Amino acid sequence: MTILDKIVAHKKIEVAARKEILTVADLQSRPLFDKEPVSAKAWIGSPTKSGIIAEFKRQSPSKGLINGTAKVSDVAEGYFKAGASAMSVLTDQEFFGGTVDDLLAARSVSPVPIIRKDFIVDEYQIIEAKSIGADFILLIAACLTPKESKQYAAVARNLGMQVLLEVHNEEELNAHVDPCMDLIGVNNRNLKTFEVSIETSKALAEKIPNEFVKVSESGISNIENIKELKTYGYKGFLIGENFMKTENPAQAAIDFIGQL
Ligand SMILES: O=P(O)(O)OC[C@@H](O)[C@@H](O)c1c[nH]c2ccccc12
Repeated sequence: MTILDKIVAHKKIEVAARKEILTVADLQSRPLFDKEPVSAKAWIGSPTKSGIIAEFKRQSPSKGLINGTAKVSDVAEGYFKAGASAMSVLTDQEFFGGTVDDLLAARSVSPVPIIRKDFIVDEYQIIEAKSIGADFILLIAACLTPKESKQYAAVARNLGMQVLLEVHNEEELNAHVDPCMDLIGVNNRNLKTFEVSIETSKALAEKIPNEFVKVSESGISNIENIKELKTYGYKGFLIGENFMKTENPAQAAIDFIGQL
């Protein structure tokens, strides 16, 4: 059993329990459910913006504890002021130490498009994402069937949210890509082995159809990475650890984006 299998198995149990506590109707009656989502595609694809998707991540299965003290609202405000094009908030508690309240806290201080970063295995989580003010969602090809990815993308689109499809190889890309998706993210980290290589993004770039905004995810730690990835057509750059491992993630983002 890979870590990804474990996460997905745990997630299904967790979602079943959440549904018992909070019905879909409860989610739909939350005030943020009616908020008009901001276009991630527009913010991340804009030539006048940084393209940086700055992530709030306390811990991860591959790195253990990354930052146990940073306050999400301070970081979210700082990422916005730093000029991030979007923010990613991990909402998985068991493996990443995040919560839906983290996303709510980020939402209350930041106008940038926010992605709910979680392992979506049920439509309920998409409605929940809308109810906490997320603008776009992550669908991970490695933990879904192509049918599920397409179905979930349609659910998100019907709610006005955009979709970032995460792939790690050409097979996943070809099987899962769908017109209801908006951005394609290439994860440089293999979620099964945790190996990280920017080469993954370079190799897959030309396979991604041009109507999608291309995003490179994970293991980005310097400006040279970004400059190089831009030459391959990448517009979005998802950065977590490089900011979160510092004592002041917001300042790290300001320093980094300032050099672009
Ligand atoms: O911390 P990094 O190496 O900058 O990576 C960020 C982001 O890409 C990573 O957190 C991530 C990419 N896809 C995911 C799926 C689930 C959880 C986390 C992720």
